[in-house]
Amino acid sequence: MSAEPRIEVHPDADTLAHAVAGELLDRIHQAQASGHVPQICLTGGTIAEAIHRQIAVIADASGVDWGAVDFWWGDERFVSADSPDRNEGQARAAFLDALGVPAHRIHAMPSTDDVADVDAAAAAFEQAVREHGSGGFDLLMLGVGPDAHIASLFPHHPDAALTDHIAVAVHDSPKPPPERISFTFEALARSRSVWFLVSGEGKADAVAAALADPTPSRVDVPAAGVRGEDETVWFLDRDAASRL
Ligand SMILES: O=C1O[C@H](COP(=O)(O)O)[C@@H](O)[C@H](O)[C@H]1O
Repeated sequence: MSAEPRIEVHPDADTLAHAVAGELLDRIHQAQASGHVPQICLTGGTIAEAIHRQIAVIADASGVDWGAVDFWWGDERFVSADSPDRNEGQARAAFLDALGVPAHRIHAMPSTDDVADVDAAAAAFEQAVREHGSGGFDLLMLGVGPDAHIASLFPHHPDAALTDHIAVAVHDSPKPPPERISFTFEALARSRSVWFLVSGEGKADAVAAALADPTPSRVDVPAAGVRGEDETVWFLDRDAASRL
């Protein structure tokens, strides 16, 4: 079962970031109140960074227990741990470190400091997910590229086609850096809520393609290839929604 997309349009990127950050903290708080440790999958990218900064601003008033939420990423760039390209580093700098999220709650994908090559890194990460218990994500957030890629699953890229795996090593990524690790389509689809986060006119064609009827193939338009089990929401600013 997968939920039909719902579209929420905000006037601009700042308003979008504010709304998504508030809604995310509400969801985490609600899950914790019901005795559950929420599994939250973060994304990299420009609007994600704005959301992460906003989380730090409103965190104190949220009632969230930052020791009782697990954080993951949909993809990671296979570079050194201190590279500014790391999605993990971006989220740490924006909110995770300042809020004191304990190390055992941060499930970063390996860096080149941890594992020699990207294939071994993806395999090691997949094993780590299995050991944690892969019950899926409560909430998966996905940025979308101008080419409609999500995580590191790019249109017509052979590595995006991998099935029967949780994680895939991506070689020759069309967007630098060239080596990446990504959750597969199958693993991303094991999410109760999926939120797409998109801002800017440069993404308007990708948004329109992903939401076209009939739904395009995920090979052509990866952003059309994932829906939540309970909820699929496209959080857009007006520019990103301009070709719907
Ligand atoms: O490379 C990536 O790109 C996308 C979108 O990034 P943006 O800068 O165009 O907003 C991101 O969602 C993904 O996690 C990341 O690795």
